[in-house]
Amino acid sequence: MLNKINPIKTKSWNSLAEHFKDIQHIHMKTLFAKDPDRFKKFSIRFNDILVDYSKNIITDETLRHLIALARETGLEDAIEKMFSGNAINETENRAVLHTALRNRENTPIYADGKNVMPQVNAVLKKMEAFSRNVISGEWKGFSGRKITDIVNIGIGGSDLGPVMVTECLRPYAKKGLSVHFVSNIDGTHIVETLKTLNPETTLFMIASKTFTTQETMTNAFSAREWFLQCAKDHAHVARHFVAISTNTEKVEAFGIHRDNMFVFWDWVGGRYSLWSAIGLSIACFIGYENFSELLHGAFEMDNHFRTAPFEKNIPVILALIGIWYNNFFGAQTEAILPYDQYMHRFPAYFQQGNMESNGKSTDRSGDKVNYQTGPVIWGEPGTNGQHAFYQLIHQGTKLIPADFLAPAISHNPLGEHHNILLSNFFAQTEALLKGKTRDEVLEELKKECKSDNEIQRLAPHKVFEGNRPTNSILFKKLTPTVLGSLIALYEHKIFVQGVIWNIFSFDQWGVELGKQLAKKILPELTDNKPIATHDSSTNGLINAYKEMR
Ligand SMILES: O=P(O)(O)OC[C@H]1O[C@H](O)[C@@H](O)[C@@H](O)[C@@H]1O
Repeated sequence: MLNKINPIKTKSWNSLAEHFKDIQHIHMKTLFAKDPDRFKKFSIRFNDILVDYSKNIITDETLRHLIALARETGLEDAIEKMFSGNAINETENRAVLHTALRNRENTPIYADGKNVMPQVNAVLKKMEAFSRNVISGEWKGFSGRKITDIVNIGIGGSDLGPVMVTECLRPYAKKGLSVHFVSNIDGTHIVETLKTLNPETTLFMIASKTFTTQETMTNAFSAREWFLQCAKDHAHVARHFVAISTNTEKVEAFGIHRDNMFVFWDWVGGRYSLWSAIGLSIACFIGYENFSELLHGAFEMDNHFRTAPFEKNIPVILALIGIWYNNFFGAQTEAILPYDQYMHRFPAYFQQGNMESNGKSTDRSGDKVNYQTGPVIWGEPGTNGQHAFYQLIHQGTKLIPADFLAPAISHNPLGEHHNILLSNFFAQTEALLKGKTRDEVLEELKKECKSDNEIQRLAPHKVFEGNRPTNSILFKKLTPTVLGSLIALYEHKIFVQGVIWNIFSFDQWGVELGKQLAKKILPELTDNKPIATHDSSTNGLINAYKEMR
């Protein structure tokens, strides 16, 4: 069990509130001018990753208070409890052991008194053999042809991880095999995906922890129908459908044989499951060796998180800085801005990772919180974002702390492209830090030979306050290992924040109500009779829908 400390009642929260009064009007430029060692002091190197957090509105004192807050709210204890299989997901009475899935040292880890590692290893072995057979062509479709296309059908945590990782690691793709992802219940998603595919060479992976999710099951049935229109014989389903789930009964009821089922366990949260059998599409796409490297990268970050002192602990530091802006500066959102086209789904992945984990307003004692919890997460790859929403980050009225991520080496070194990309990466955080003063603007306008009137009129619009916080995460190359470490870094950041905010980060009751109501509404849509059972807006909309269709 985790403790139930209200963070705002701690001594360190008080100290932070006092300290905030002093620091809120200090410009980061002053902090940099005062301390030539600021970058050295506020950056951490971890393997091939450099995390620079010096461009934040923080001082040594800020970090001291924040680290004290982590200690006072029992972070050390919580970390140990998570890694050692304590049932810290208390509302579902489950351990939280995604770290066991990548425990490459294979030390025993116990959940409910049972070492989970033998089952973890057995599933990994099965994934290894299966992915090898699919890639080599040994696994054949019903007509004897090699599989050319994998369609992963899943949603939320059973979709976003594999989508994000397969996109990030496209340079490692094995020849002759494509992956596709169908998640949306909108028929368009599956219809458009299947349009170009051949049932004889297509393998479906039905990925669902519960195997009851409406979207996934509906898509799975439609996929089976599409397949059988060509294959005719039900016996052929076995060569073209595998399941990834914790629910053996439901998988068998769907008609997938146990042999074609890859299991995982209730101690793996959906949004933390790409390391489990849910990663099967990843293993088939990039090969098991690369999948194993991904696990290794995460394992190394796990060790860092578990053992590094808080002062030099990357997930802890980034989490604390996030809390500083969220709870003291009143920032509502955080942007994740990867300067790497392959990472284009990385922000979307952590939208679920973060917002489903920490979008809670009830604390661990069951009381309503009286402070802010999880931020809104959003982002797009640079430089596209620069030409879309950066205007607001630079000159808007909102404070938007942003993480900038970039590789030093591109998988596609093409002319000057990468230097141009990285010049933008460096320039943006510099601009957000420095801004542009009125004097600098006046100087510039004078050089442009503008009239005095014109200069006075334009100057206020061209001033940038700067002092906008950023973290820069520069890594050598987007390899499976580096990606594994980066994902684990953000996972642990979310965990640290949840611990400090005194909330349960591993349940997701908030997604239930909409599902329940949709189930009630569905039968009401089958005929054309007007409905009067809801509020007037919902009735009005349903009735208009019935009229329009
Ligand atoms: O894997 P499943 O069981 O199909 O769930 C898919 C998704 O459903 C809900 O939206 C939530 O519970 C998510 O956390 C989960 O990832």
